[in-house]
Amino acid sequence: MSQPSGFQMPKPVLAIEGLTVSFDGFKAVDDLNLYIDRNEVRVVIGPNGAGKTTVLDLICGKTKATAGSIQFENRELTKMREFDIVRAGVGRKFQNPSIYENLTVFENLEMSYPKGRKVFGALFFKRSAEVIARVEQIAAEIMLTDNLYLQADLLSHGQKQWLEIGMLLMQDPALLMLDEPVAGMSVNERMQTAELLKRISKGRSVLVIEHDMEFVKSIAHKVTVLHQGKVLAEGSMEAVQSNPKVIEVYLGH
Ligand SMILES: Nc1ncnc2c1ncn2[C@@H]1O[C@H](COP(=O)(O)OP(=O)(O)OP(=O)(O)O)[C@@H](O)[C@H]1O
Repeated sequence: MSQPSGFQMPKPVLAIEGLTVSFDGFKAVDDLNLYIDRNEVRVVIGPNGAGKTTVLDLICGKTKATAGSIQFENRELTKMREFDIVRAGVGRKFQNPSIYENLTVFENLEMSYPKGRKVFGALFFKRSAEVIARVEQIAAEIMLTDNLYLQADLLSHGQKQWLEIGMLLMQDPALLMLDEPVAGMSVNERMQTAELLKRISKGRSVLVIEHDMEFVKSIAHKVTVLHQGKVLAEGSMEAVQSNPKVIEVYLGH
């Protein structure tokens, strides 16, 4: 059915088209198309070596594409440097948290505020009401309000992961990418992380790589299955789980 005149589909926040990267002739990502909307939690799954991490590396500029385009809010990321991609609003969390263990939760968050204190700028830094309010707001979001003045090395593994998510949130990214965010977490922490990701997807896009199917089920609006650098299947968790091709290459193992 055609749309009424004047109706426009909302543009995806992230539009990846024909994305390809070759490492010595081996295509780790091969003519990939991927579209992610605002308010969406998308999970990318697939067997080891499918190209999942490489896709995140391409989006954040760590790896340069051989061909194709990555449009993020109308900007072409394949032509930008890593630092500028962060400034454009793309945040990425790696598997191991990179927090300052000897600083408090408050200081870690404060450090990540775009206009906040920098490691070597402490001497001239005046804590503004704006920074404090933002730190408190993010601490509540990541469930660390009661731990604000605790040194970060005393947090549990799960809390350290949340702190790093909070540090990314301080910069208010429009796209947040997370690589296996619940690895090593307790069941309880996994459930809380699922709620956290649902909360933070409001107003932004969240792209997650994950192997834990129970967790995927609890967060994904849509699942993309990668295999040999290409999209093997895409859709709801139910559709993907019952897809014979997906069972053959991934879920059946
Ligand atoms: N810099 C690189 N140089 C050469 N080959 C690479 C490079 N980065 C990735 N690859 C290869 O590309 C393929 C895809 O790797 P990638 O890490 O993206 O897979 P993945 O789906 O994230 O796997 P896993 O689930 O094991 O993390 C693998 O065969 C990997 O060896």
